[in-house]
Amino acid sequence: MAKFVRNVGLALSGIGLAIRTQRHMQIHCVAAVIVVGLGLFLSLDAIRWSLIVFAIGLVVSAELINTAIEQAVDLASPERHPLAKAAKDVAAGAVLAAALVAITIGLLILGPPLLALFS
Ligand SMILES: Nc1ncnc2c1ncn2[C@@H]1O[C@H](COP(=O)(O)OP(=O)(O)OP(=O)(O)O)[C@@H](O)[C@H]1O
Repeated sequence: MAKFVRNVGLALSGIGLAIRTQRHMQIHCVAAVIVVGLGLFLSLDAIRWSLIVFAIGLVVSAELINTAIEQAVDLASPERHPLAKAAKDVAAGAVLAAALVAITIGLLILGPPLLALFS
């Protein structure tokens, strides 16, 4: 049990490190706060909240994995190397794919009620 608590603490400190040091992670967090605020404002139902939470988790997880890959690549290959480039570019592609899914979910869920509100 003590080991589990310690591992959760280490994982949380990893998330904190990524938030403190990665500009893209900070942008994702600001976007998540805005989306959650809009969701509260619009009183979304449980199914829509589930999709929003899934989208936020997907993007944050992808960014965390991308950050881990970037750090590992910088450690393993400080010099330029085609495989280092491939690893970083593919990892960045995962974040882009996750972000596109999240934007689509956000537009589908928040778009219609916001349009109705302001039209
Ligand atoms: N060791 C390397 N060898 C070859 N290409 C690299 C290497 N490091 C980075 N690159 C290329 O430069 C791009 C930017 O890498 P960088 O490490 O600056 O990450 P980043 O996308 O700017 O992320 P961050 O802003 O979080 O540091 C990579 O996507 C890759 O194409």
